[in-house]
Amino acid sequence: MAVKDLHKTYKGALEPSLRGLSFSFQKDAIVGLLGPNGAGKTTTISILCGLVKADSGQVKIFDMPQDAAHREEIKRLVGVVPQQIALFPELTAIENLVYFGNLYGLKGKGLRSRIDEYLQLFGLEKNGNKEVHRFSGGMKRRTNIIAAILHQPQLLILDEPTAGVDVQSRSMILQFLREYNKQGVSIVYTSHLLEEAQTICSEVAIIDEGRLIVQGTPDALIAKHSNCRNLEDVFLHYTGYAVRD
Ligand SMILES: Nc1ncnc2c1ncn2[C@@H]1O[C@H](COP(=O)(O)OP(=O)(O)OP(=O)(O)O)[C@@H](O)[C@H]1O
Repeated sequence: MAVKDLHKTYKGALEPSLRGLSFSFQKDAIVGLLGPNGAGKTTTISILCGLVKADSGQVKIFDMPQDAAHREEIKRLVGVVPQQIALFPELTAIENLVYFGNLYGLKGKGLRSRIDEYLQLFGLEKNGNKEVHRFSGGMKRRTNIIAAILHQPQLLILDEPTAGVDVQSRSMILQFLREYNKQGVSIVYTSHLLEEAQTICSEVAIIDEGRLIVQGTPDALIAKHSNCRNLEDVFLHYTGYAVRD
């Protein structure tokens, strides 16, 4: 996956959100897209997913440009877990997942058995027939992830998948991401939890004010600075201590 010289200014905004952002990652990586509030992480992810159009620049996913000729292939290969829970609260978990499976052309017994398998994997097997509005934050987050992987993507993009969930759900989600990556699925995710990113990511990109600041493996970035003991130190080294709007 590669982005090159991405620029984006939202309609009516005074400042650009992306100012020439470029980075590229190897297939099979677990990539952490890190940055302070307002750095441009969600904008970048939204462009990668095709939800937001960049003003200029290029995006390549599995070496394919994001054009009309490759749209369907990219949709098949990519799964997206948005920051906001994107489920129908009045529907049960199974009804939600059938709906999302249908969007990817999955149907019938095959879809139901895949839903059952994932409900089991995510510890939700007893709650499949419960309406989602009765779920805890962690249960909603786990269901949201299942909705994004039913079609078995090769690249999974997640925007703060572990934000606002308890330690148990977080641990389960991280364990799942590790295992899923071992099966050959590339993962790109955003987080403000740098300790978590340090343990799970094979590579990180720190962005700020819409530009790439630095990219590398957590170990290499830490080793590069004698005053940095961990990824949080590296992050503060590059982005400073000033609070952001
Ligand atoms: N729809 C929008 N319209 C106008 N400005 C926007 C819009 N979405 C984001 N922005 C602005 O673009 C900049 C980057 O926002 P973005 O959400 O991409 O950052 P982020 O790194 O994901 O931040 P956070 O960590 O707070 O989620 C911010 O200044 C934000 O206010």
